[in-house]
Parts: sequence; structure tokens; C-alpha cells
Amino acid sequence: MLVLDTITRRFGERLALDDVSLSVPDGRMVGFVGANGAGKTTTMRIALGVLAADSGSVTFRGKTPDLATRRRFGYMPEERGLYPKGRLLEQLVFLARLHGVDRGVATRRGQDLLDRLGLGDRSRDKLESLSLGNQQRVQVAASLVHDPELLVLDEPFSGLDPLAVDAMADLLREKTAAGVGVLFSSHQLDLVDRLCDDLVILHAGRVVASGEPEKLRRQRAGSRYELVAEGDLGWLDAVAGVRIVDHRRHGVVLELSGAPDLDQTVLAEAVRRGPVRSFAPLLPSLSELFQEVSR
Ligand SMILES: Nc1ncnc2c1ncn2[C@@H]1O[C@H](COP(=O)(O)OP(=O)(O)OP(=O)(O)O)[C@@H](O)[C@H]1O
Repeated sequence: MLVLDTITRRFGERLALDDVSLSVPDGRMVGFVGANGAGKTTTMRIALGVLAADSGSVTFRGKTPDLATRRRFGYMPEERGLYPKGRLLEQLVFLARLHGVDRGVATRRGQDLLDRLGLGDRSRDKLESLSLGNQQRVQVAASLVHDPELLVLDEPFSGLDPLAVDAMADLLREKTAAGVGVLFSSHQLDLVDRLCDDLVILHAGRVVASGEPEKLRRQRAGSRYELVAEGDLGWLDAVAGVRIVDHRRHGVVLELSGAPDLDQTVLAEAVRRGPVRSFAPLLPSLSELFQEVSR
């Protein structure tokens, strides 16, 4: 597990990170979201040891990572790192060799990654001859080629088409299944929702929510319910403490305020009036959750 504990970092007068704590357990995919400038890249750089924190600590499996440990991390930096004029496979092999991987193994892994990402037949091409999305695929391959024990990826999905997103997601899932912890940042909340086991939301340099997305949603479920039932549901408006806030094709969204068991009263009355197909608290979407905690 990678643990960041109460990390603070200033740039001049600007407090970029304020007491940031988060962890990336082995085998879990952690989505890292936050508005532009929230501090995601700064956090990732500190996690990787390419930038120092003013205070706080970083540990991996209980110890401060030394150079040898950091070589076993995989990092895809925001500024990317490959040479435009370098050939794909050559660059991957070079990077793996820097991490101490034997040439034969590096070549096999590099080719395998390119195959998996749909670039197998372009391994001798120069990076700059690829479209931006395909260049991005190679950048991800570069972070994986030394078979790291931890992956830190700064917006690995940006600019990828849906097929590439799926290929990448499968690859990352394989890594977590093999025990690798993955921390990835993204602005694509639907994708984060689909992929991550845990979520960390950063706002203005502070962690404002973290945990399993489903649990976070339940904590903020509030008092909205969706009722799917047959017949005219207009009677609900006359019930004290009930307000219809949205009409949907097969039902309504209700806002309940008042007695704690009002939901049970509404359900009982709905059942009395006709068949009820479903009645459940309406959980906020990740996007709604994000907006609520980022105010
Ligand atoms: N080297 C630096 N010098 C000065 N300020 C910096 C530096 N790096 C980051 N900052 C500032 O720290 C804050 C956090 O920036 P950071 O790049 O970590 O945000 P981010 O969440 O990754 O944003 P984005 O989603 O736009 O990539 C910003 O206010 C940024 O201007």
C-alpha cells in the first residue's frame, strides 16, 4: 500500500496541497479527481518522489521509498516523457532496461503491450508519426513495461477513443488483479465511476471526500427517492412532507421531508393504490457528488 500522510506543499505564497492524506492499497484502483489546479499532479509527483513535500510523509509498504523501490513504480507524467523521434519498441525497451529489465524480456513485454494496445504492427514507427491518441497509448505502455508494483498515472485516458479506453481499462484491471495498486487521475467522471474501487476527490488542495464511490453516494443520498409505479401518482403532492421534484417515464422522483418513517408511509400508500415496481433512495451521480463537495 502507498500511503500519503498529511502532505503539505506550497509554491511561493500559494498553498497547493493542504494536509493531503490518501492511500493506494495493493490491488486496488484509486480514481483521483478534482478541478483544474486542485493539486492532483502535485500530489502524484510527491508520491513518486519527483517533487518534495514541505511536510507530511510518503510510505510504500510501510517504508519511505528509496531509489530502488521507486524504480519499481510505474509513472505516466502529465508532461509525458517519450521522444517524438524515437521508435516505439526501441523506446519501451530502453525504458525497461533503465529499470533493470533484461533486453529479451523487455523486448517481449514491449511488443506484447503494443499488441494489447492495438499498435503491434507499428512497433518500428516513430512516435511522432502516430495520432495523439495512439501516442497516448504508447505513453501508458511505457509506464507498464518494467512490470511495476505500483502505478501512478496522470490522466491516462485523456484523448483515447472508447475502444482504447476499454483496452487500457482491461490492462489496468489485470494489474490490480495481480496485486498492483493503481492511482489514476481523470476528468472523465463516468469513466472513474466505472473503473475505480476507491475514489479521492481533491478540492483546492484538500481531500474533500474519499472512499468507495457507492458508500460515498449512500452517505449523501439525502432525502430523494424514486418511485416507479402504475397509475396516476398525482396524489403524492397532497401528502404532507412530500414534493414531486421530477416526472420520469414510469414514475416520479420525490423529495421527502418530515418524519423519519415518511418513506414507509409513502410506500405503504403507493402499494395500497396499485402495483409498485420499485421504490428506493435516489443516489447522487458521481458528477453530482463531485459538484456538491467541490463548492
Ligand atoms: N512548479 C510550480 N510552480 C508554481 N506553482 C505550481 C507549480 N506546480 C503546480 N503549481 C500550482 O499548484 C496548484 C496545483 O496544480 P496541479 O498541477 O497539481 O493541479 P491539477 O489538479 O493537476 O490540475 P489539472 O487538472 O489542471 O492538471 C495550481 O495552483 C498550480 O498553479
